[in-house]
Amino acid sequence: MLKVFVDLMSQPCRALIIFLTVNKIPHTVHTVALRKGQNRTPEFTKLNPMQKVPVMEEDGFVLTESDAMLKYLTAAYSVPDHWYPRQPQKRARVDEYTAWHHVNTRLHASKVFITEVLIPRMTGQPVDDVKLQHALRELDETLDKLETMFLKEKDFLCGDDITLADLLAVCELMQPLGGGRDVLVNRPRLQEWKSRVQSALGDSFDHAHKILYRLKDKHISKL
Ligand SMILES: N[C@@H](CCC(=O)N[C@@H](CS)C(=O)NCC(=O)O)C(=O)O
Repeated sequence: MLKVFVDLMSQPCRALIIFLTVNKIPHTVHTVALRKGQNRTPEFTKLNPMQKVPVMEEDGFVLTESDAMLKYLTAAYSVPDHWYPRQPQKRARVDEYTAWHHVNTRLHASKVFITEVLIPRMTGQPVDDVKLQHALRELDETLDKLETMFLKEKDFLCGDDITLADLLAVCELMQPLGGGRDVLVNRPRLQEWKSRVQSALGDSFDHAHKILYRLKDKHISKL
């Protein structure tokens, strides 16, 4: 049986859980609470010396990168081709995005969340506005590129149907919502894209984001 080790506050963990749910792939969920340091226990460190989630394990085969896990699952299980098309050029488009994703969408949306939510919570200090404005500018450049280089006039980032690229991207762009910030507020084309992604994912989307919605409500009630 496939086992996944996740914390749903983590963007790539949500992408993995949504993918498994939508594609009805049997799995067991093992929660690793990052806020309690459960990723630094000796047992977990043995599984993933990088002490990060998600981790996937199947019959002794361990994988530690969400991108690799999602691609593995499309090969190991029978899932619709649109997620990671076999046609070489279509597949290369998804690979093009996923290679770019980690140092652009993920890096910049995470920085906004870390600056606005995590650091103030951990240190008790107010938000550093200079750092936040800088992070928002960097994210804005990434959103420009998402629109002009990937989405263009299409329905999804890599074509006419949802792929792993859309799934990874949407989970990252949701993260700043934990601090009450909708990063797509002035981006109608990306908002429409997000709605299409959300309807393609069905209930699994809101289900995986429940913990983030709770954090957002807590954040807003403190203002
Ligand atoms: N590139 C990895 C990123 C994994 C990652 O950075 N996970 C974060 C949560 S989103 C984590 O476990 N952080 C714990 C830590 O660094 O202590 C992936 O996509 O799977």
